Amino acid sequence: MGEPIAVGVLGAGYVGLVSAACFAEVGHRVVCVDRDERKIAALRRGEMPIYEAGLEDLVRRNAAAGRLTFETETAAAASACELLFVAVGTPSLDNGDVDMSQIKSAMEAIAESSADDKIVVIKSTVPVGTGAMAEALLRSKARSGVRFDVVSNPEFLREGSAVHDTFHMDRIVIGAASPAAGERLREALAPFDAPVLMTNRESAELIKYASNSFLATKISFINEMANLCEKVGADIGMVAQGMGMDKRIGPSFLNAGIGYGGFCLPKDTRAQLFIAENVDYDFKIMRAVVEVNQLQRQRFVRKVRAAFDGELAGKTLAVMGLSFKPNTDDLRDAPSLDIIAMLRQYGASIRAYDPVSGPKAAKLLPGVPIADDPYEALRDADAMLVVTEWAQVKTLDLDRAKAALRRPLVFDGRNVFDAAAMRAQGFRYFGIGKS
Ligand SMILES: NC(=O)c1ccc[n+]([C@@H]2O[C@H](COP(=O)([O-])OP(=O)(O)OC[C@H]3O[C@@H](n4cnc5c(N)ncnc54)[C@H](O)[C@@H]3O)[C@@H](O)[C@H]2O)c1
Ligand SMILES: O=c1ccn([C@@H]2O[C@H](COP(=O)(O)OP(=O)(O)O[C@H]3O[C@H](CO)[C@@H](O)[C@H](O)[C@H]3O)[C@@H](O)[C@H]2O)c(=O)[nH]1
Repeated sequence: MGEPIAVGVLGAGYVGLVSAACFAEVGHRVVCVDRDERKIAALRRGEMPIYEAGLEDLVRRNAAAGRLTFETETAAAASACELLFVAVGTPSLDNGDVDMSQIKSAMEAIAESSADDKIVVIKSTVPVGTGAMAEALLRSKARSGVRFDVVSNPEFLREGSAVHDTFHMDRIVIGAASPAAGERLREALAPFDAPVLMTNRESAELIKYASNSFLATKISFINEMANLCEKVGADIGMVAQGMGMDKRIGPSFLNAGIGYGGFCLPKDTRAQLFIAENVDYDFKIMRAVVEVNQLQRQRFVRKVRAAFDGELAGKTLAVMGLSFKPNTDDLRDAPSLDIIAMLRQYGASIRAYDPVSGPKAAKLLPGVPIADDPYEALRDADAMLVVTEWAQVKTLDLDRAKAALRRPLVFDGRNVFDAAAMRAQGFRYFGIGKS
């Protein structure tokens, strides 16, 4: 381990909080700031605002050791820290552009409260040019004699395995205009022992969008292949397996289903399109990727309707899993929300099950009973719809599930069950990309 460094982290969300806890774990002295006072008060009590495996233990242990503190004012980090990581949100605006207001307010607070030189590291996902823009803003507002360098260090962690991902990064990307600032960041991240790519700020910023756009492309591609499989008598599981055995293709991110959701892939693909449009480039593949993803949710609903001869009024459907993927409570752009809204529009009553996101989901889904016992959600339902592949759903006792349901009808949006086995067990079963 190198020497401990004083680092500030602005934003205590999925990225900021996980990064702050992991920086403290490798020995740095960390001040984590969020403008949300309730979040900070909860963190000071040792309560996690998000569900992420291993996080609570890491936060409590490092807070108790005095290496991790929580503050509401940027000044607390600016006065104590040499490196300031910015991990605030960059949500989508209605037109697909990136809402930069949190980034701007973070930069203004840094400029106002810094009395000595700072390296400002942008971890948030931001459009190309943001690093240069932020540096110009900081320098224009700096107190006299204070120098700011802005470095891009995009984050690649996945929700649900964020702590694990941080300690097992595939790569660290550092985009710096100042070599000295880039080197200092490399030293701070050395304990994570990952390959480092040093580049310019613009390339680093684009690497993040390019990576998420490519992952989204893989998903939309395999979903279109699945749709084709259904028409020609092929099985997408076998097709994906056969493709993935080619090392040039690889097996990951070839799970067909109801499309991608979450805080990142949907907004980053939309932003990628917006970035291209701004420079008059027609990014045809990305347009198709985004469209296919939306259609995939609609196709699933169409499949359910067709099985009921188009008549969902008076039917009760049990939706298994609400978060956008397993092992997280995050419901941002979760396919479940869209799918439930469409099914309700067609007159269906919905019951749902999710092992962790129930309390958050209840606020977004008024009128939908949410059970924390899967069999309770299935009781007397006309069909089971698998929307998120939680382990608790994959390992359901199928005899019990069948007994609970009014009809043994299953729509498996994540292909968690084996079609032949389900049929042998007496279910009428519909997967994705199965003939
Ligand atoms: N969630 C992920 O898996 C993930 C992974 C990689 C990159 N990213 C990117 O990282 C960024 C953060 O994502 P997130 O999911 O952690 O967001 P989030 O919404 O969970 O957290 C952002 C936090 O920043 C706080 N905040 C906003 N303005 C602030 C300010 N001026 N000072 C201090 N705190 C402030 C908010 O209160 C919020 O708690 C986004 O750009 C996102 O695209 C996210
Ligand atoms: O084969 C697959 C893989 C994923 N998904 C779906 O794609 C979405 C996103 O999944 P995943 O990428 O695992 O989750 P995120 O936590 O959103 O992580 C992505 O977005 C982050 C934020 O930018 C990046 O840091 C990560 O590298 C990138 O994987 C989820 O709805 C999944 O169900 C599929 O449908 N099929």
